[in-house]
Amino acid sequence: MTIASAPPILDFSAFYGDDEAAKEKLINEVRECCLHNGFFQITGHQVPEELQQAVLNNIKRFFALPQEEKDKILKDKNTWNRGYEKIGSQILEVGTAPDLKEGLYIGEDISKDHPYFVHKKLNSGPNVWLETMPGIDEFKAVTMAYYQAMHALARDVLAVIAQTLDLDPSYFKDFTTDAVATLRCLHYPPQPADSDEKISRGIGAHTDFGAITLLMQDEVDGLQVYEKTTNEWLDVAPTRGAYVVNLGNAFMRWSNDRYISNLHRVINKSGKERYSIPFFFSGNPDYIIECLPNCREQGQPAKYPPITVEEAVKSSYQQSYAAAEVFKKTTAAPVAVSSTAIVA
Ligand SMILES: O=C(O)CCC(=O)C(=O)O
Ligand SMILES: [Fe+2]
Repeated sequence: MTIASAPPILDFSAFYGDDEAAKEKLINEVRECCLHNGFFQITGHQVPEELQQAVLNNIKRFFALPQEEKDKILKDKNTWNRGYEKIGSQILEVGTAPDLKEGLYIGEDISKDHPYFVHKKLNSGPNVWLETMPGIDEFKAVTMAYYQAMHALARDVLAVIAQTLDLDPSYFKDFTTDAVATLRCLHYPPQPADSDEKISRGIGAHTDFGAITLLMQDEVDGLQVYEKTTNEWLDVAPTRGAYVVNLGNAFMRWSNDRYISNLHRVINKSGKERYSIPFFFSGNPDYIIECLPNCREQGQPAKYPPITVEEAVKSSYQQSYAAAEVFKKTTAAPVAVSSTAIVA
């Protein structure tokens, strides 16, 4: 595995088998990636390819609807991160134009009498569906089946990450119980051929906020990961069926900055429509994260005080929001900014 290369593709099937040497190899590879830039890719997981394709087909149908239909479920009509976000709603990189992407946010369907909703826990509330969309029942069934499959995969990936720190595979059990997570379905139209590459972004350079992200890309490239050793942006070419896995800011803090939450961005220069579906796993909002075992030398203090998952993720939101505010005050944005909600 060379260092300055796009995230390696690891065969995750070893996790489900009983070949101890293969398991050990997987754990070692994942550890190396977590230490380097917190990015790797996996094949050999247990998410059925038919389910992956079904969810992609369904979100393509959604994004193909007329703008005024999609606008009926705008995300800024609620405070719990559900619904549709128009093109140009986010700026994730200071000094760039608003992101050329539209999104649909789906999560656990939390009723209004659930304690998470009553206590306004992180991103918790009912899903917002476009009930008039043709085939909406299939759309709901497929996206929610996929959402649950992503929770299961997140738990499995965390079991491997636990072992990279010489912890029991079940170490993250309480953290993953009653966890909050968001499925963000994304569509990036092709960037205009004459767009200024210095400021035009599908999604500006950012790090993710939660614990881990599991990203499925369709067939069109555009995702790039920053490589600090060579100061380059490396393309992450889509591999059919694979997941790009990356650690978020909350995990980096939890690991005392031993494991990395790394910059990445999307620029869609392919001339084609690009679709991707990241799943952001935050964890149980009340779980307290404090320096994980084996993440500091003996006698070395923890860099950060204990904090809940909810506080950790919200502090990333606030920093990102502040960055977007600075941009809007100092630049005449070429695309109207309709929402200031920042979610990554
Ligand atoms: O679309 C992609 O490939 C990346 C999306 C991403 O980084 C994000 O939504 O945080
Ligand atoms: Fe991201």
